[in-house]
Amino acid sequence: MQSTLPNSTGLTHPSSRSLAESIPARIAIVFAATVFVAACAHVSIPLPFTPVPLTLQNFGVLLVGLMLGPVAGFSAMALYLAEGAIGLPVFNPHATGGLIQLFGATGGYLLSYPFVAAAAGWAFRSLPLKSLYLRAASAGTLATLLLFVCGSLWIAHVLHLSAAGVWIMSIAPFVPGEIVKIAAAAGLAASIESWRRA
Ligand SMILES: O=C(O)CCCC[C@@H]1SC[C@@H]2NC(=O)N[C@@H]21
Repeated sequence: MQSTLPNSTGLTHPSSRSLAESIPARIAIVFAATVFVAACAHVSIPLPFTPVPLTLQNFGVLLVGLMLGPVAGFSAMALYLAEGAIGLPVFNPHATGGLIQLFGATGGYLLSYPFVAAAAGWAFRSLPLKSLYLRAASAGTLATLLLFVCGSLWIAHVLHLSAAGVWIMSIAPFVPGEIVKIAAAAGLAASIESWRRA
């Protein structure tokens, strides 16, 4: 289906579009997105019964995907993982950082981020819903389902968890927060998009 949003950065006006589509501007936007997600990752609360923290990190991933679109969103999150892999302090600060964190118990969540951002951006531009907010919220929900499938399958494999263990350690504690994060990311993305169109 044809995209109903104008381009990969979502900008509508021709002058702002050409500015935002210059190569240096695209690189700056992608880099800024990694800084934003790193800042969100530092808002993390460790939980005593699971290695998976409560965090705003995935709110950042959703917003980046919704705002930048699938290509730039994927690129930004791939760069973010590369920054974390070389040891930059961009992941949640309560874990080891670097490759050990990237491929540790929470690696399924982290490694899914490029795909989660791409899914959010693609769905926001493609779902056949008139309301921008509903489209963004549905896109955020689909992307978050992908995030939890990847995160849960990974942790189940790494820690040899039963289905009940997976539910308790990697899904149930996070559901209420995810509803709030999706609603907030969708509200922001839809508001900014309608402001751009005005
Ligand atoms: O910092 C890490 O190593 C990854 C953290 C992943 C946290 C996941 S993302 C989805 C769910 N919601 C949360 O608040 N925490 C988990």
